[in-house]
Amino acid sequence: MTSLFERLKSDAAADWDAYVRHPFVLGLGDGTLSRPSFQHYLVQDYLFLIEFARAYAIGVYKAPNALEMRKASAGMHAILDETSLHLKLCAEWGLSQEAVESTAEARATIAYTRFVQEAGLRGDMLDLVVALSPCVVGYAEIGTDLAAAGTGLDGANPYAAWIREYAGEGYQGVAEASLAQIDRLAALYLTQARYPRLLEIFRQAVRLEADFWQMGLDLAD
Ligand SMILES: Cc1ncc(C[n+]2csc(CCO)c2C)c(N)n1
Repeated sequence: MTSLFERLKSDAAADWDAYVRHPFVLGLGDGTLSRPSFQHYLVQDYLFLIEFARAYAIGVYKAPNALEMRKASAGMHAILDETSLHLKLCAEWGLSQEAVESTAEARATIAYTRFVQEAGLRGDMLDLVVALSPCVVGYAEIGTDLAAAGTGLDGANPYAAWIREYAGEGYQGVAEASLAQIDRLAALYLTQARYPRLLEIFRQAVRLEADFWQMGLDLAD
């Protein structure tokens, strides 16, 4: 049987492609993305991750059993740990933790994170993990694609470390665990009647991911 994620991705194929093949992503892949765009993205991504960790905390609350509660809690901690990578890079550019934390959230950051949190607050844990999935699984797909593309891991590409991080075994394992989590929750909660609403949550989250790349490209606030 096709997994719920594969079904959602195939039913939102045009939006998914616009996200994973966004000009920002192509610029990471061939190294042509401007440094200010990447820096603007990374500072906003730090703010994004803090709110994303909060979305996992909603998952801890909404978990239907102790296994899912532990997994959501581990996810929250993993995201908080991921932020130290961002802070390290920002520090190399002369931006302190205080400077990053006092940066205002861009509208694209607010829109995406609050959308995901609200999907979890309003619904159950299946709604929440569907809203989270474009982020977690999409970055694994992007990492793999860019690493395979030739210029991605080239020593001359300034973004090779970023690509290596998401193409690496560690992160690929995180994405696989997330697919398994969606399938466990689908087994508990999915009905045919719920599918259209889940697809709508998924599609909007994918579009908000693409907007997040665009915010980086445009240096939008
Ligand atoms: C806009 C945006 N979307 C997705 C990710 C990737 N990401 C977010 S949480 C998470 C799980 C880590 O445990 C991963 C990989 C990001 N950093 N920024």
